[in-house]
Amino acid sequence: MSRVSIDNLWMEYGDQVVLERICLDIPSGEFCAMVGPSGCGKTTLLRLLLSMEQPTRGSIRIDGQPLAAEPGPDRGVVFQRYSAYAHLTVQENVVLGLEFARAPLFGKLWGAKKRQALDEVRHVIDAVGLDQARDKYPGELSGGMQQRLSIAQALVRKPRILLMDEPFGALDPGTKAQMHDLVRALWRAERMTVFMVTHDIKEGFGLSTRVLAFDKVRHDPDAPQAYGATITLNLPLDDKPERAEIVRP
Ligand SMILES: Nc1ncnc2c1ncn2[C@@H]1O[C@H](COP(=O)(O)OP(=O)(O)OP(=O)(O)O)[C@@H](O)[C@H]1O
Repeated sequence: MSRVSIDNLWMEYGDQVVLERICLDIPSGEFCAMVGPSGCGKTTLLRLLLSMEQPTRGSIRIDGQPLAAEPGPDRGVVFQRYSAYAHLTVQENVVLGLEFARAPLFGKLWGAKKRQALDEVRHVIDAVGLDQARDKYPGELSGGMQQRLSIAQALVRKPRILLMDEPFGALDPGTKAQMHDLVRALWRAERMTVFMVTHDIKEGFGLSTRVLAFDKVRHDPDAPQAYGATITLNLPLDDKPERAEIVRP
């Protein structure tokens, strides 16, 4: 279970209000697409959900519990830019995620624990379709394969919540379509709650169960930083569009 509840969240950097009055209640297992103009704070909200930053005001809860202050294995992340070590193979890169989680002091597992980790890693590498490439280095992979590796790195720790920041933005249309199928299948199999930032509206509507649109509803021409973006549309795609919650200025 991983219900995400956000209560009156604000995020400010100095005198710049980036996000204001964010209220959300996302049932466990939803796939949320986050859309909105550049700079309106979508990545900032992902960083808050990861505990990479703390909100200025308001709270985030998962299943009723306040979010842990530090990033944890319950939340995985996939960025647009790949985050693999160039000198490690696909398998070694994925193992590393488990080693850091399970042996935080030395970052290394041995014996039975290492064998168990390798089993889990093999399973994830197969699931993302990189079984033929497990001994290759990131530099030897295509863009789509590198993105599969990023997804494997996030999934190996079995996150309850998967956060993705424009994960397919750099991929060609064919590879993108393949990655959409893969992510939908993994989401269904793992029953994660997913938040995905995208600039591609078609992708957002095609993949998700809910679209969240961000924008500013208040403007001060003399002080453009005074107001932040909020959620202007919270649209569950199973429901009819006219039932969407629309915030007006
Ligand atoms: N660490 C930081 N310190 C100061 N300002 C920041 C910081 N991080 C983000 N910002 C500002 O917050 C605003 C929102 O940035 P954010 O990256 O969340 O937007 P975004 O909606 O994800 O944009 P894009 O769609 O272009 O990726 C921007 O004005 C940015 O400059």
